Amino acid sequence: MAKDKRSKAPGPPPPTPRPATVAPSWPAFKPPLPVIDLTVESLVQDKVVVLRSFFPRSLCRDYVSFLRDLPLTTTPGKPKRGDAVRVNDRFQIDDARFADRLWSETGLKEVLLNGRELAHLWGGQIVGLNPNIRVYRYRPGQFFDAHYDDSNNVSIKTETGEQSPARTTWTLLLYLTSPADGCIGGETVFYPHDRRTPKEAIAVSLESGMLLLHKHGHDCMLHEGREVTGGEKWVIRTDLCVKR
Ligand SMILES: O=C(O)CCC(=O)C(=O)O
Ligand SMILES: [Fe+2]
Repeated sequence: MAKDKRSKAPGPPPPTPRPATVAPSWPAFKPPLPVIDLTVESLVQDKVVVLRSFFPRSLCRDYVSFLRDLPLTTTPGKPKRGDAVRVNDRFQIDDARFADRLWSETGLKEVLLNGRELAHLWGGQIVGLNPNIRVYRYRPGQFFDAHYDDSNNVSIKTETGEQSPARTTWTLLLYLTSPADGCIGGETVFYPHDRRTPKEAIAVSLESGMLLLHKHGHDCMLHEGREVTGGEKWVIRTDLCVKR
Protein backbone atom coordinates (compact mmCIF):
# COMPACT_ATOMS: atom_id res chain seq x y z
CA MET A 1 0.00 0.00 0.00
CA ALA A 2 1.49 3.35 -1.03
CA LYS A 3 1.92 5.82 1.78
CA ASP A 4 0.10 8.59 -0.03
CA LYS A 5 -2.92 6.37 -0.49
CA ARG A 6 -2.77 5.01 2.97
CA SER A 7 -5.94 4.19 4.80
CA LYS A 8 -6.22 6.16 7.97
CA ALA A 9 -7.20 5.01 11.39
CA PRO A 10 -10.72 6.13 11.93
CA GLY A 11 -10.98 9.77 12.82
CA PRO A 12 -13.86 10.99 14.90
CA PRO A 13 -16.53 8.37 15.54
CA PRO A 14 -19.52 8.23 13.21
CA PRO A 15 -22.15 10.86 13.98
CA THR A 16 -24.59 8.31 15.39
CA PRO A 17 -24.33 6.83 17.91
CA ARG A 18 -22.56 9.69 19.65
CA PRO A 19 -19.56 9.14 21.93
CA ALA A 20 -20.41 8.84 25.57
CA THR A 21 -20.40 12.09 27.50
CA VAL A 22 -20.59 10.84 31.08
CA ALA A 23 -17.28 9.49 32.32
CA PRO A 24 -17.49 5.90 33.56
CA SER A 25 -16.52 5.11 37.16
CA TRP A 26 -13.42 3.20 36.11
CA PRO A 27 -12.39 0.62 38.73
CA ALA A 28 -9.64 1.59 41.17
CA PHE A 29 -6.10 0.46 40.37
CA LYS A 30 -6.06 -2.31 42.93
CA PRO A 31 -3.56 -3.58 43.99
CA PRO A 32 -1.69 -0.26 43.74
CA LEU A 33 0.31 0.03 40.54
CA PRO A 34 2.84 -0.75 39.35
CA VAL A 35 2.92 -4.35 40.59
CA ILE A 36 6.40 -4.97 39.19
CA ASP A 37 9.33 -2.73 38.28
CA LEU A 38 8.15 -1.70 34.85
CA THR A 39 10.63 -2.06 32.04
CA VAL A 40 10.40 -0.78 28.51
CA GLU A 41 11.21 -3.60 26.13
CA SER A 42 11.85 -2.81 22.49
CA LEU A 43 10.12 -5.07 19.94
CA VAL A 44 10.88 -3.07 16.81
CA GLN A 45 13.70 -0.60 17.16
CA ASP A 46 12.43 2.95 17.73
CA LYS A 47 8.92 1.94 16.64
CA VAL A 48 7.32 -0.56 19.04
CA VAL A 49 7.90 -1.08 22.75
CA VAL A 50 6.01 -3.09 25.38
CA LEU A 51 5.68 -2.92 29.14
CA ARG A 52 4.66 -6.34 30.45
CA SER A 53 2.45 -6.79 33.53
CA PHE A 54 1.45 -3.14 33.44
CA PHE A 55 -1.90 -4.32 34.85
CA PRO A 56 -1.90 -7.52 36.94
CA ARG A 57 -4.22 -10.29 35.68
CA SER A 58 -6.72 -9.67 38.48
CA LEU A 59 -7.06 -6.01 37.50
CA CYS A 60 -7.51 -6.98 33.83
CA ARG A 61 -10.39 -9.23 34.91
CA ASP A 62 -11.93 -6.45 37.02
CA TYR A 63 -11.70 -4.09 34.06
CA VAL A 64 -13.21 -6.54 31.57
CA SER A 65 -16.20 -7.21 33.81
CA PHE A 66 -16.64 -3.48 34.29
CA LEU A 67 -16.23 -2.62 30.59
CA ARG A 68 -18.82 -5.23 29.60
CA ASP A 69 -21.52 -3.03 31.06
CA LEU A 70 -20.53 0.06 29.07
CA PRO A 71 -22.71 0.97 26.08
CA LEU A 72 -20.43 -0.49 23.40
CA THR A 73 -21.42 0.12 19.81
CA THR A 74 -20.52 -2.09 16.87
CA THR A 75 -18.60 -0.16 14.25
CA PRO A 76 -20.07 -0.19 10.79
CA GLY A 77 -18.51 -2.78 8.49
CA LYS A 78 -18.47 -0.29 5.61
CA PRO A 79 -16.08 2.54 6.37
CA LYS A 80 -15.95 5.91 4.64
CA ARG A 81 -13.54 6.03 1.73
CA GLY A 82 -9.98 6.24 3.08
CA ASP A 83 -10.83 4.88 6.51
CA ALA A 84 -9.64 1.47 7.67
CA VAL A 85 -12.14 -1.37 7.90
CA ARG A 86 -12.59 -1.83 11.58
CA VAL A 87 -15.07 -4.35 12.83
CA ASN A 88 -15.32 -4.34 16.58
CA ASP A 89 -17.43 -3.08 19.42
CA ARG A 90 -16.26 0.11 20.89
CA PHE A 91 -16.78 2.76 23.53
CA GLN A 92 -15.23 6.18 23.37
CA ILE A 93 -15.07 8.96 25.91
CA ASP A 94 -13.14 12.17 26.44
CA ASP A 95 -11.96 11.58 29.98
CA ALA A 96 -8.98 13.70 31.00
CA ARG A 97 -9.17 12.42 34.57
CA PHE A 98 -8.82 8.76 33.58
CA ALA A 99 -6.09 9.58 31.04
CA ASP A 100 -4.22 11.31 33.85
CA ARG A 101 -4.73 8.37 36.21
CA LEU A 102 -3.34 5.96 33.62
CA TRP A 103 -0.37 8.26 33.20
CA SER A 104 0.48 9.25 36.74
CA GLU A 105 -0.96 6.53 38.99
CA THR A 106 0.48 3.46 37.26
CA GLY A 107 4.23 4.03 37.12
CA LEU A 108 4.03 4.84 33.40
CA LYS A 109 5.03 8.46 33.83
CA GLU A 110 8.13 7.59 35.87
CA VAL A 111 9.35 4.79 33.61
CA LEU A 112 8.98 6.84 30.43
CA LEU A 113 10.30 10.12 31.78
CA ASN A 114 13.19 8.62 33.76
CA GLY A 115 14.40 6.43 30.93
CA ARG A 116 16.91 8.91 29.57
CA GLU A 117 17.98 6.50 26.84
CA LEU A 118 14.35 6.50 25.65
CA ALA A 119 13.93 10.27 25.44
CA HIS A 120 14.71 10.43 21.73
CA LEU A 121 11.84 8.11 20.87
CA TRP A 122 8.81 10.15 21.79
CA GLY A 123 9.05 13.05 19.35
CA GLY A 124 9.18 15.76 21.98
CA GLN A 125 8.56 16.39 25.64
CA ILE A 126 5.91 13.97 26.89
CA VAL A 127 3.09 15.69 28.73
CA GLY A 128 0.65 12.83 29.31
CA LEU A 129 -1.98 10.71 27.57
CA ASN A 130 -4.71 11.63 25.13
CA PRO A 131 -7.99 12.24 27.01
CA ASN A 132 -9.71 10.45 24.10
CA ILE A 133 -10.05 6.97 25.63
CA ARG A 134 -11.27 4.13 23.45
CA VAL A 135 -12.32 0.67 24.56
CA TYR A 136 -12.44 -2.12 21.98
CA ARG A 137 -14.02 -5.53 22.23
CA TYR A 138 -13.39 -7.99 19.41
CA ARG A 139 -15.52 -11.11 19.28
CA PRO A 140 -14.91 -14.05 16.94
CA GLY A 141 -14.90 -12.81 13.36
CA GLN A 142 -13.98 -9.24 14.34
CA PHE A 143 -10.72 -7.52 13.41
CA PHE A 144 -9.12 -4.16 12.60
CA ASP A 145 -7.90 -4.13 9.01
CA ALA A 146 -4.44 -2.84 8.06
CA HIS A 147 -4.04 0.90 8.47
CA TYR A 148 -1.82 3.70 9.76
CA ASP A 149 -2.58 5.78 12.85
CA ASP A 150 -2.55 9.54 12.52
CA SER A 151 -0.99 12.05 14.84
CA ASN A 152 -3.57 14.49 16.21
CA ASN A 153 -3.47 17.84 17.91
CA VAL A 154 -5.07 17.72 21.32
CA SER A 155 -5.25 19.80 24.44
CA ILE A 156 -4.03 18.45 27.77
CA LYS A 157 -4.50 19.75 31.28
CA THR A 158 -1.17 20.50 32.92
CA GLU A 159 -0.32 20.04 36.61
CA THR A 160 -1.25 23.69 37.17
CA GLY A 161 -4.71 23.05 35.72
CA GLU A 162 -4.19 24.98 32.48
CA GLN A 163 -4.99 23.56 29.06
CA SER A 164 -1.84 23.13 27.07
CA PRO A 165 -1.49 22.35 23.35
CA ALA A 166 -0.17 18.85 22.68
CA ARG A 167 0.24 16.40 19.83
CA THR A 168 -0.12 12.61 19.83
CA THR A 169 3.02 10.75 18.73
CA TRP A 170 2.63 7.12 19.82
CA THR A 171 -0.43 4.84 20.02
CA LEU A 172 -0.98 3.16 23.38
CA LEU A 173 -2.75 -0.21 23.55
CA LEU A 174 -3.42 -1.95 26.85
CA TYR A 175 -4.41 -5.57 26.35
CA LEU A 176 -6.82 -6.94 28.93
CA THR A 177 -7.24 -10.47 27.57
CA SER A 178 -5.04 -13.13 25.97
CA PRO A 179 -4.99 -16.86 25.22
CA ALA A 180 -4.77 -17.38 28.99
CA ASP A 181 -8.32 -15.99 29.16
CA GLY A 182 -9.53 -17.93 26.14
CA CYS A 183 -8.87 -15.28 23.50
CA ILE A 184 -7.58 -16.85 20.30
CA GLY A 185 -6.10 -14.73 17.51
CA GLY A 186 -6.32 -10.94 17.70
CA GLU A 187 -2.56 -10.34 17.53
CA THR A 188 -1.49 -6.81 16.62
CA VAL A 189 0.61 -7.23 13.48
CA PHE A 190 3.09 -4.72 12.07
CA TYR A 191 4.40 -4.58 8.50
CA PRO A 192 7.63 -2.55 8.53
CA HIS A 193 7.80 -2.24 4.74
CA ASP A 194 4.19 -1.26 4.07
CA ARG A 195 3.51 -4.62 2.48
CA ARG A 196 0.89 -6.81 4.07
CA THR A 197 2.64 -10.10 3.42
CA PRO A 198 2.94 -13.03 5.85
CA LYS A 199 6.73 -13.02 5.38
CA GLU A 200 7.10 -9.47 6.64
CA ALA A 201 4.57 -9.67 9.45
CA ILE A 202 5.73 -8.92 12.97
CA ALA A 203 2.93 -10.32 15.12
CA VAL A 204 2.64 -9.29 18.75
CA SER A 205 0.77 -11.94 20.71
CA LEU A 206 -1.78 -10.80 23.22
CA GLU A 207 -0.68 -10.83 26.82
CA SER A 208 -3.13 -9.80 29.52
CA GLY A 209 -1.97 -6.60 31.21
CA MET A 210 0.70 -5.81 28.64
CA LEU A 211 0.92 -2.23 27.41
CA LEU A 212 2.16 -1.65 23.88
CA LEU A 213 3.31 1.66 22.44
CA HIS A 214 3.94 2.19 18.74
CA LYS A 215 5.04 5.23 16.89
CA HIS A 216 2.36 6.83 14.77
CA GLY A 217 1.88 9.75 12.44
CA HIS A 218 4.38 10.20 9.64
CA ASP A 219 6.53 7.19 10.66
CA CYS A 220 3.66 4.87 11.53
CA MET A 221 4.09 1.29 10.42
CA LEU A 222 1.25 -0.38 8.57
CA HIS A 223 -0.51 -2.53 11.18
CA GLU A 224 -3.67 -4.47 11.89
CA GLY A 225 -5.56 -6.22 14.65
CA ARG A 226 -5.83 -9.80 13.43
CA GLU A 227 -9.18 -11.51 13.44
CA VAL A 228 -10.24 -13.01 16.74
CA THR A 229 -11.28 -16.62 16.29
CA GLY A 230 -12.24 -17.54 19.84
CA GLY A 231 -13.11 -15.80 23.08
CA GLU A 232 -12.91 -12.01 23.33
CA LYS A 233 -10.11 -9.50 22.89
CA TRP A 234 -10.42 -6.41 25.07
CA VAL A 235 -8.17 -3.39 24.63
CA ILE A 236 -7.97 0.11 26.04
CA ARG A 237 -6.54 2.60 23.54
CA THR A 238 -5.17 6.08 24.02
CA ASP A 239 -2.04 7.90 22.80
CA LEU A 240 1.12 9.40 24.17
CA CYS A 241 1.16 13.18 23.86
CA VAL A 242 4.04 15.62 23.56
CA LYS A 243 4.16 19.37 23.94
CA ARG A 244 3.20 21.30 20.83
O1 LIG B 1 -6.57 -3.86 18.37
C1 LIG B 1 -5.44 -3.84 17.85
O2 LIG B 1 -4.65 -4.77 17.99
C2 LIG B 1 -5.03 -2.67 17.00
C3 LIG B 1 -5.79 -1.41 17.27
C4 LIG B 1 -5.37 -0.28 16.38
O3 LIG B 1 -4.62 -0.45 15.46
C5 LIG B 1 -5.84 1.10 16.64
O4 LIG B 1 -6.52 1.34 17.64
O5 LIG B 1 -5.51 1.98 15.82
FE1 LIG C 1 -3.93 1.47 14.67
